[in-house]
Amino acid sequence: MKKVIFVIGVSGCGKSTIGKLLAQELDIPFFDGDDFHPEHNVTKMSSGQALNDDDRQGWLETLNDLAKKQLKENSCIIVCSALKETYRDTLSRDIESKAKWVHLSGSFEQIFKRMNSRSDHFMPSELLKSQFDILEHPKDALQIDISLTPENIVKTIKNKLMNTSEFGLFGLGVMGKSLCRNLANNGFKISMFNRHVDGVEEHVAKNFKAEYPELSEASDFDDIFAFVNSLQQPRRIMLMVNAGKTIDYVIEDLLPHLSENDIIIDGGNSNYKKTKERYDYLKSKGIHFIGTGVSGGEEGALKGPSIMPSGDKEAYEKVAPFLETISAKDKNGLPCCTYVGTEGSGQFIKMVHNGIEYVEMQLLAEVSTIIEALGQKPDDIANTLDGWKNAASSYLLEITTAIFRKKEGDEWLVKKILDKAGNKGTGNWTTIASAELGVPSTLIASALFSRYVSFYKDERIQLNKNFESVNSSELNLTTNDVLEAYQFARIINHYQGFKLIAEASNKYQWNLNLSEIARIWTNGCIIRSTLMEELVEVFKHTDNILTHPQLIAYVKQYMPALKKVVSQSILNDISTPALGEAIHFLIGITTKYASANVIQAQRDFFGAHTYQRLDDDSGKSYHTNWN
Ligand SMILES: NC(=O)C1=CN([C@@H]2O[C@H](COP(=O)(O)OP(=O)(O)OC[C@H]3O[C@@H](n4cnc5c(N)ncnc54)[C@H](OP(=O)(O)O)[C@@H]3O)[C@@H](O)[C@H]2O)C=CC1
Ligand SMILES: O=C(CO)[C@H](O)[C@H](O)COP(=O)(O)O
Repeated sequence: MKKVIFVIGVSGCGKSTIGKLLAQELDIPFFDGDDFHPEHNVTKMSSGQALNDDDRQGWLETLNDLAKKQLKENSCIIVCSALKETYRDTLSRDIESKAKWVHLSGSFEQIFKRMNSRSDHFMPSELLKSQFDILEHPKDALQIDISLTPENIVKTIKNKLMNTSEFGLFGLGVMGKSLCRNLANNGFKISMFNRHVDGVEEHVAKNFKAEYPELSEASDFDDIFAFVNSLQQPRRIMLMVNAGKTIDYVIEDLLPHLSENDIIIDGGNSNYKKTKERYDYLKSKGIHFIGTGVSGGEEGALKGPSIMPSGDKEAYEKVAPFLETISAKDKNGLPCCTYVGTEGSGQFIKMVHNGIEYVEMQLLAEVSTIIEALGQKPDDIANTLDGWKNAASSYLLEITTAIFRKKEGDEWLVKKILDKAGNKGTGNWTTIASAELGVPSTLIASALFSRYVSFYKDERIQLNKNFESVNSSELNLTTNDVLEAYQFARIINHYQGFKLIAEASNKYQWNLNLSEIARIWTNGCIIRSTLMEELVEVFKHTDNILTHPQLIAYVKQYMPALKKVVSQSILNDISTPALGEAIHFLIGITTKYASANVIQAQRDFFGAHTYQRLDDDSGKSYHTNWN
């Protein structure tokens, strides 16, 4: 990858000498920042006055422009004092991931002595003290001790900078492999690790590297020590391994080899509560931990996923250039990757993303079953779904259309697939989180339990004999009715999912930005859709989409169709739990006087749990002796 190596340090530390030698060794252009000072800066310094921030600003911007221009052609070396963090920010603006820092450090006495022996420089040595006064030690720079010989310094820099990787990927399964290729395609120098298991997992990283030309510059490992040592510090290591205990095992394997301030990123579907525990644990060891949702599946991870990182903002900034570069881009070209919030908030929203995903999938399964009952064959169903893409475009609609077209020989593949839906836990956790937070995510629970029902295949077959249906009703529906029912349920699904996020944000004080979350879900992820694009704007005005005029209009428009589709489906023994739950929920959430009075009376009857009265708004509790 092309890079700009900034050789930095106070005046007299040897930047120009080392920069030139390094440029010769690497055969790349060399630029001395001092040559780019405007006239008035040179005059000021020559007259013994120190430069202030205003004097430096234009000069730093000139060097930043130079770096960006050079990067279009080649790597280069720029030497410049860059004493403050803000100066380094200006120098590396828009090229953060390509800027590498080498800090030549020595003591005041050592450098003062050197400067006094120089006669050809316009910087009087008296100004050295002012430079030490403002020096903010760069945390991310390669620190080089200037007492080494210039040859040794150059050798060390070359070894540490050019032969090491910027980013490590641990776990070369489905997602890990795609992310590695994505990183490499974007010009990052990466190290890849997969464990070695005798006779089962051997040379995984090596074989993977050999398979793809874009990985020619990547380093492959099956030894953890060598993998960790191949990385530049602070190390950035992304884990793409199975969620659960595996993450803890891997952390323990890595820990002995890590140094303070290294960063571990967990990109798996980990439980957000475990992420918080791991964050605290690693913090106590001086290691940063970022929990991030990644969505897009195998293809998304390769071409650009949606990425949802959380943890320390400061640590995020250090991995942002990598994650934002490899992520999908929204319609305005912005990365579908944003700092979500503290703790495990990134993995919380990924979990809810999956909950919404479960419902979107379930709805498509239900509507295609209804369309099939209307007499359509799989390719007709595909055509019908294809016809919906203007009104209800989404990635899941697109792949479901393709699924209904797929044939194996003369037969439709979809009809040959066993009707038992699996799951890996995120729908389960979303339902648990909803229950814990007291949020009625009824569609997510319904989609989850539908998968569980599907799993009882043998019992379904057995019970079918006992309750064989006699279809007495004609399915009097149009495909447009089904489309409108589907659109209605999708709005309720998104209402419930974002409501859950909003409640968690309040409870855990995450201060999440719903519009920004919707934005990073407009591309790269599994639930990307035109509805999600609309929600980006909607959430700029309200956290509750059912209060937004446009969404209210949609719901009112589609409601008659949903009622018709659900009732006719039930009359025809077609199971539509998610569609049904959508209308139940809307009726429930818009009912002024619900049936909960009866529940309260029952609770008071058997358990003296008390109740409040409509004719007393003081909040007083009443108990009745019901017998
Ligand atoms: N697949 C998908 O569409 C998506 C998956 N995710 C999440 O990403 C994570 C990875 O998923 P995916 O790539 O599909 O999973 P895979 O099963 O394809 O890969 C799992 C990886 O973890 C490694 N691993 C397992 N156990 C250990 C262990 N004890 N020590 C070291 N390495 C281990 C495996 O190594 P080995 O090959 O040696 O077994 C393999 O490299 C999961 O959390 C998943 O939920 C997130 C979004 C989408
Ligand atoms: O995170 C994902 C997609 O966003 C993974 O594919 C996940 O495995 C999907 O969940 P499940 O396996 O439970 O259907």
